[in-house]
Amino acid sequence: MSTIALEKVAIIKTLNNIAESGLNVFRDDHFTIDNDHENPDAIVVRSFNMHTMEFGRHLKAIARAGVGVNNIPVDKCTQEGIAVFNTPGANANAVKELVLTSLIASSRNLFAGEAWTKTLGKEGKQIPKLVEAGKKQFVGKEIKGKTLGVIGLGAIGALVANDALQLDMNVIGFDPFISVDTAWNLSRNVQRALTLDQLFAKADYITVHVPLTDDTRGMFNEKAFNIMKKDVHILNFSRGELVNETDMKIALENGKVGKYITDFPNESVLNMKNTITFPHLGASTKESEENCAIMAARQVKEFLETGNIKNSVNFPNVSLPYTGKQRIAIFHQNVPNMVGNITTAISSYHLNIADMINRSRGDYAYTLIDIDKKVDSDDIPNLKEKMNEIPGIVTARII
Ligand SMILES: NC(=O)c1ccc[n+]([C@@H]2O[C@H](COP(=O)([O-])OP(=O)(O)OC[C@H]3O[C@@H](n4cnc5c(N)ncnc54)[C@H](O)[C@@H]3O)[C@@H](O)[C@H]2O)c1
Ligand SMILES: O=C(O)[C@H](O)COP(=O)(O)O
Repeated sequence: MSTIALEKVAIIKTLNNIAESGLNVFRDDHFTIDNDHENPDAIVVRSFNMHTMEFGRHLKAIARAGVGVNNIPVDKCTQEGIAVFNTPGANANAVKELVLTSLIASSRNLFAGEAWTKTLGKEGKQIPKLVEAGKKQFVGKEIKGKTLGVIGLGAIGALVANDALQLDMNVIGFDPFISVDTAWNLSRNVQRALTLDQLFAKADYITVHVPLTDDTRGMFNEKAFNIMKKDVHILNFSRGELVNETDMKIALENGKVGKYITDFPNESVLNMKNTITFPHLGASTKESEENCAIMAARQVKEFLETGNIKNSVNFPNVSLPYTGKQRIAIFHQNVPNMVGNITTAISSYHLNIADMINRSRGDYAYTLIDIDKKVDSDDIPNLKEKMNEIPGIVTARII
């Protein structure tokens, strides 16, 4: 971690409850946490919907203490030169534990059984007799020997797949974009589905762990339900919009889907039969909230202090050891001659470049340039202005 001084105290704003251990990362002379500030340098957020928010002109970074960034207008951030971070894997164990709990509990009708038992409270000495007579309503199914389909084998999906094997399930996974790291962690006993339809056709239980994107929205629809086995259980701890709710309602009514277990209730879902709903509890453990908050805060701190980038969803990852002298961090379009134009501007101030790194991501690129001495403080505003005048530069910071 860096220990350098920022030019001025950076303002951090939070839009959701962020674990104290994460906020503590900012408790030094370089940062102030101010949740009422209109012009923060960085925002730390969980699920708050930022799509209609106006961003202040000082905003440089948004850190999602969690994984899904569908609540953040990432394209707009990129165009405005705002780095968006998330915390891959930091809440994966919490979600995995809830998925496996729900898989077993719903298969054994535990939630319905528990709710029914509570209705017997006034039956006095009759309760044991009523329990024995009533339990036949809640006969369940064992998961042993059944097939679990896991869609998305990232941080959560891979953990679920591996542990389901330990519960004696057959596991089939589908992920056309699986990362090398995850592939290494995945048990070789997870069968590979080459298409989503193969998985749909084979699974007795399906759990989905993909981000919400234009490609995944509504992936559970009439066509998919038609391929699935009758009485399939579907677990959705990813995002509600992955499911076409009109089609799900019909599939639940005609018994094609036996149960729909979801972390994303809304009016429509709460009025469907055979649903089990939770109030978005997947990442809500002390451990996960701390992991996410600390990781998000450290990434933002590092970015503001040194310009280095780790786990951004829109900027390239870049790391250059900070020398403690002067650094210029530039986010720009990924077009020819940008680096040439930038270095020409720097040399017009008779500054010598000690080190530099340039990385691109799609239409944009990020360049860090280290100067071999401190830039004269009178020159800094002019140098910054000169940088920002170069066509194609989105933002330039002198750190
Ligand atoms: N309920 C909760 O509280 C909670 C908590 C954490 C994450 N989530 C949700 O779960 C999602 C997954 O989280 P994660 O940590 O595993 O993310 P991750 O990025 O580690 O994994 C996502 C995986 O999905 C795969 N994928 C992308 N598009 C796909 C497609 N069309 N078909 C199949 N696979 C596809 C990717 O290749 C990747 O391996 C998040 O995006 C978020 O929406 C919910
Ligand atoms: O994408 C995520 O990380 C989860 O949905 C968790 O969301 P939360 O931080 O609002 O609990």
